[in-house]
Amino acid sequence: MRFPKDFLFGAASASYQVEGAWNEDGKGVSNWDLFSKIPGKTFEATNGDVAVDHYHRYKEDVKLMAEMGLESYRFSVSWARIIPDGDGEINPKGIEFYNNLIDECLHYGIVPFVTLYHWDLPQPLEANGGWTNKRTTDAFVKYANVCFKAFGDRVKHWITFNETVIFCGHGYLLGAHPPGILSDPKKYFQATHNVFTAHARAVSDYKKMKQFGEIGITHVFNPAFSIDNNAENEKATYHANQYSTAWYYDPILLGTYPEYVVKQLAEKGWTPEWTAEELDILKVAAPQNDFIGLNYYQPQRVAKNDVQEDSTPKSREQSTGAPGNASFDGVYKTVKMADKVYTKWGWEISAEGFLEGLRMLKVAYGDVKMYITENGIGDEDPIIQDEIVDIPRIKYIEEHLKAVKKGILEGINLKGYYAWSVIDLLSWLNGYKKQYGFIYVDHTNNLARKKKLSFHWYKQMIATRGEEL
Ligand SMILES: C[C@@]1(C(=O)O)OC[C@H]2O[C@@H](O)[C@H](O)[C@@H](O)[C@H]2O1
Repeated sequence: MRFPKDFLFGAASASYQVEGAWNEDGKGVSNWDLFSKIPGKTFEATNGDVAVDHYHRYKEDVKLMAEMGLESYRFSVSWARIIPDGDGEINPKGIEFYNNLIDECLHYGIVPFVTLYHWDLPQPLEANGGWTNKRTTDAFVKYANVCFKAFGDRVKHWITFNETVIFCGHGYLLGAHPPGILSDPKKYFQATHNVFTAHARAVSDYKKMKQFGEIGITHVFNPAFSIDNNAENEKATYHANQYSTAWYYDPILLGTYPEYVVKQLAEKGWTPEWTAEELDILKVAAPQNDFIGLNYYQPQRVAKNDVQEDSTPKSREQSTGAPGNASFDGVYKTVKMADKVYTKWGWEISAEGFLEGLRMLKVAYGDVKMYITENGIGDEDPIIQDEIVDIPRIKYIEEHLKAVKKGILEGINLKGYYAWSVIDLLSWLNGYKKQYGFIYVDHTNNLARKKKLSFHWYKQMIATRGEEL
């Protein structure tokens, strides 16, 4: 079977991780421009000042995407390029850059799929409480409207936020992302609520504009499975799915928060400051969402956390997504299992877990349209006789696309797949060592681009619409 003709084969990037030009053409300072320069926060003190210079080389990069036959390019807009101080004047040079990038994609018939927020917040807003401050919510809605008006004649696919659980969790619980706060659940839950209301207001504003595109949000998708059928571990797994999936997907798709979590937040004094008007906005916007974006890399294998150890990470490494940590509330822990397969960075490889999780989402949220907005393997790609022979990436994507195909055959409403990432780029906490791209970037040779083995494989796969999978 070939993938349906309206299924989009794409690949993704994010502004801070690819663009560079951190202080050019009127761009404001973002939280990551500062945070990445705090000693110890990033791998080998890497940062996005230059990244892979997509800002200056986007024409070359989009040409390579076209050569690959890429049908859609998911990229994010740097808020601080559009409104340098976050909620003040518009920067025309910022508008110009993204107009050029969008036009370059359309020149080759590549569908632009635009993320408004992929973690880089204008620093003045971060300095003023970031996502715990409702001023940021208002500022985001203004910024989103600026983008809809500037690009909405050509951009018909919008994602408001990328992985809220990561920038809020790492920002307010693990201290591994800006603003670097450790173990503050009250702030963490407040920040997530302010993001969800920002999303809901932007969705409603977008619909009122009648630009007749589609809008949604992208969440991490890492379904929790118990390590065995022990009742305590099953209970811990339910808890994990409530806090890492239901808390994120319910307010967006159902318009209400999961009762299980709301009750516990009240008991612990972590309930966000929310108003009836805000809760109503979530309800009104829920049916207006056109899709949900899923970033899947791995499931989580869960057991009851038997030791009330301090779950705050001692180092950066403990915030890079590998199993083996206790949850922030100490209730459960993720476990590495002997019979599973892991990447060099300790992430489980499980296409089975992916399909099992998709089935769970269909049961919980019905026929909602889904895009896989990120999926890929972070690896140190072998170079053999000057060729980048990234066979593990081919194998990983092949297995996961097979799972997507099976999901479609079972009636799961999957409409696109975006590999992470189109090109090797900066990994927030892993520098340039952890490669994800189809295109290699040579940091020893002026960031020269080179097609990997997977570039040719993905090209062939798209051309045949996955018939051989
Ligand atoms: C932590 C890490 C990684 O570097 O491995 O996970 C996979 C991927 O997720 C994306 O949302 C991030 O923007 C991107 O940088 C990657 O980040």
